[in-house]
Amino acid sequence: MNPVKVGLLGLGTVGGGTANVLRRNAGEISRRAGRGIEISHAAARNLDSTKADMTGMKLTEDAFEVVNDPEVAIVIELIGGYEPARTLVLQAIANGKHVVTANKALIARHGNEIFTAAREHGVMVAFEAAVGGGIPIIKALREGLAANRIEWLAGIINGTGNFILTEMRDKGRDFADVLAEAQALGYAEADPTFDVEGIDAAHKLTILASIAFGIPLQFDKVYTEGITRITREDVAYAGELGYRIKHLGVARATDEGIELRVHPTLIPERRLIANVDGVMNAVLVKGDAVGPTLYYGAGAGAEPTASAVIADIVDVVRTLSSEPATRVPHLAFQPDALSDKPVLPVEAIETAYYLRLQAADKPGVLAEVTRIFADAGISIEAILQKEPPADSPDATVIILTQRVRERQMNAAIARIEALDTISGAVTRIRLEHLASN
Ligand SMILES: NC(=O)c1ccc[n+]([C@@H]2O[C@H](COP(=O)([O-])OP(=O)(O)OC[C@H]3O[C@@H](n4cnc5c(N)ncnc54)[C@H](O)[C@@H]3O)[C@@H](O)[C@H]2O)c1
Ligand SMILES: N[C@@H](CCO)C(=O)O
Ligand code: NA
Repeated sequence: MNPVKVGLLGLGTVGGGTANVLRRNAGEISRRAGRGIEISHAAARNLDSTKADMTGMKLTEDAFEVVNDPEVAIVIELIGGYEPARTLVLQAIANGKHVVTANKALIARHGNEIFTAAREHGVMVAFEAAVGGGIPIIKALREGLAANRIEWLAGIINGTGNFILTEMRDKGRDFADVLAEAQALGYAEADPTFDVEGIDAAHKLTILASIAFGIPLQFDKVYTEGITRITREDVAYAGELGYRIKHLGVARATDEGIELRVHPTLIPERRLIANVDGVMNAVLVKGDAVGPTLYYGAGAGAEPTASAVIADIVDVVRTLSSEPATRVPHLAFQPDALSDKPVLPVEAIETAYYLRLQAADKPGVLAEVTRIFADAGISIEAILQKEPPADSPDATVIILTQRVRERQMNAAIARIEALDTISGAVTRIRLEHLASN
């Protein structure tokens, strides 16, 4: 049989990695797919500066030429961003082509529209590389866990952010320095604020939550907090108490709705996921039947991401002749069976907390603070008090609480901040035990 002709949009980190791995492992890949796979047409800006091996490809700087090429059966979108990626993908679908993309921003924001168009035209849109890089997390969640009611999932799903937090903790390096290195390694988004402000993780969480709970993609409802305000002090205090600070995406189904949140989080250091370092990602998924499962691997980088892109190409090639209605649905659940369970506002989430406050070094101050918690029905798990340094009248007090509604915690913090004996704002970092129940 003739090889399947593939059109590649973007020859950067992931596009270059995809071209290289497809060429290097052509034999193994075609033995799996049942056919050869050939990148026949590729588009990129500034072709002269592209480092990928482009031998045998027709090249253009106009991505629409690839999308409109009648020979191309599958379009691989590796440009990134919302536009022109959205228009290109919709045009490819309208032309009857299948699409593989690594673009989580595109799927999180425009996936509902894209999947509807794909169904109308009987084509597949595959996006394994969009979440967790090379980890086959979409496949695992969508197919491997199909028997389960998913209770919650929690993931380290941004490689750049995890690389920064790890280097800051282990080597005491500066934030800006480590970010520059992550950019040089090709991990970071075109706009790196997407990585450090949690937007990239929120895109990925949106996708995971839809597949886990069978809800429409709702990126604008994700509560999102980045890592830019994490201090070395908090990392050290968390360590003294037996915790690591990780940037987590958390999705949890409760009786009232779905929690969708991205924020720095203390995790007990004995948990496997607390020890996922550098550019590695991990997603912990709790199903009611299977219990907790953990998926781990490189979350970014040229070849790990290419691994997922090519797995999607192989999947598409294998099902080219299948009936569209018998394929695995894009978001795991049949499109007419999605749930309208609401995404909860952040005030309604429930979590434990790490709090750091600056308290006057006088008798009775801690009693005032603990009284406020008692009044609010908030249980304290641990207290750590640090003597004031020579140049400060204030002692640092760290408090770990048990789980409580965010709304109740906001009210308690407001009362604490109003005390004369407390200076400045209370620092709050959420804490998850991620125990198996
Ligand atoms: N880098 C990673 O580790 C990684 C991992 C997972 C997913 N992703 C996603 O993969 C996608 C690509 O990321 P990347 O890191 O390879 O980006 P990159 O910046 O390295 O490459 C982008 C490529 O797209 C080309 N391009 C940009 N605009 C274009 C246009 N209008 N027409 C034609 N070509 C155009 C550029 O010339 C370049 O070749 C993004 O959606 C990103 O979020 C990246
Ligand atoms: N910028 C992303 C790329 C992988 O999606 C990250 O650092 O995780
Ligand atoms: Na993946």
